[in-house]
Amino acid sequence: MMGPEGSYSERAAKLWALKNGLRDVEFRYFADIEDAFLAAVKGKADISVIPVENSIEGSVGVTLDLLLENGAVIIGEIVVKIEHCLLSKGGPEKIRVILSHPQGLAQCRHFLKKHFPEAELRSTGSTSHAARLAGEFEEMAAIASPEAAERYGLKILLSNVQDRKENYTRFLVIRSEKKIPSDRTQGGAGVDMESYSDSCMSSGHRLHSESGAGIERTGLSACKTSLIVYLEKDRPGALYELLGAFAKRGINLTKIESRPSKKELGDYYFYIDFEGHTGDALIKDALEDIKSKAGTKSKSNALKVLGSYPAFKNSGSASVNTETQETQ
Ligand SMILES: O=C(O)C(=O)Cc1ccccc1
Repeated sequence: MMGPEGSYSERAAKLWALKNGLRDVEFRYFADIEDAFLAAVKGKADISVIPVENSIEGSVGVTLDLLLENGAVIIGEIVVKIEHCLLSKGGPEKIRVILSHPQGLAQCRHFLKKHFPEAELRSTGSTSHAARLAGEFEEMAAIASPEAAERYGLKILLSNVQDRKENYTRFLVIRSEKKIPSDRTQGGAGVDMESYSDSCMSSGHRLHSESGAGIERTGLSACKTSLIVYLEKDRPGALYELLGAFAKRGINLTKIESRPSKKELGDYYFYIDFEGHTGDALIKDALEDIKSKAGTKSKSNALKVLGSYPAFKNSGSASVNTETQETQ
């Protein structure tokens, strides 16, 4: 996950481990999203937990690019409620520089403009890194979590400073698409994430009930699948046909988003999340249909299925914070 200690990614990773009954997990911290993502791809970690979208600021572009460019499989997702605080060593009158992850600064844009119009805003690799730095210099403040305040001995000057009270970030749990022994699995101590990602099948198709490798889960689990598709540029009705492949089979989309292909202006990849599992006959059929509609320009990337995984369920209240999740 992104580090150092006290990041929202750390909270997400710990909650996900807890919810999935993973015991004896060793947590490793990386400087930013890219390093944390590549840790799983390159076998420095069994799995990585990476922010992908936020309810105020939208998608995390670097994560979408990394999903396209690397051999990663999505095996899970978790949604975390984000309550940013303004943290500093000294009082508010001393603040000249405010630090945070770009997502943190963007989620508090109006607050910062209104209350600190003169402050210099500086981005860091994570909110926790911002807090660690703010612990060293009195003229610096950080937008970060209450855990980060505690960890780096900072005062919470203000709580809930994001522009909207309701603020949620969705994190993806990924592993390498290759079966590579990670630092941890060498010697047999690791977690078998290969079989974990295959364990989710949508309701009505397969009842999963499994234990082993530290994972124990029973019952019907609603699944989601994520994919990236590239369509030929400027073909009338191409996107309409793609969406039709889902609509005519009654498959519910949970997200659709375009991302520049970076080849030329107006050329896009489409990222789509939908309900169902690649093992379902209906989904298999839809994917065959989509494959026949996808672009030919860059064959290897015409259709990339990123994985099927249990859809996040917030048991009970809409609020997902550490307190409620830790008792689940
Ligand atoms: O920097 C962090 O703490 C992260 O985990 C990324 C992030 C930043 C701001 C809101 C949610 C996640």
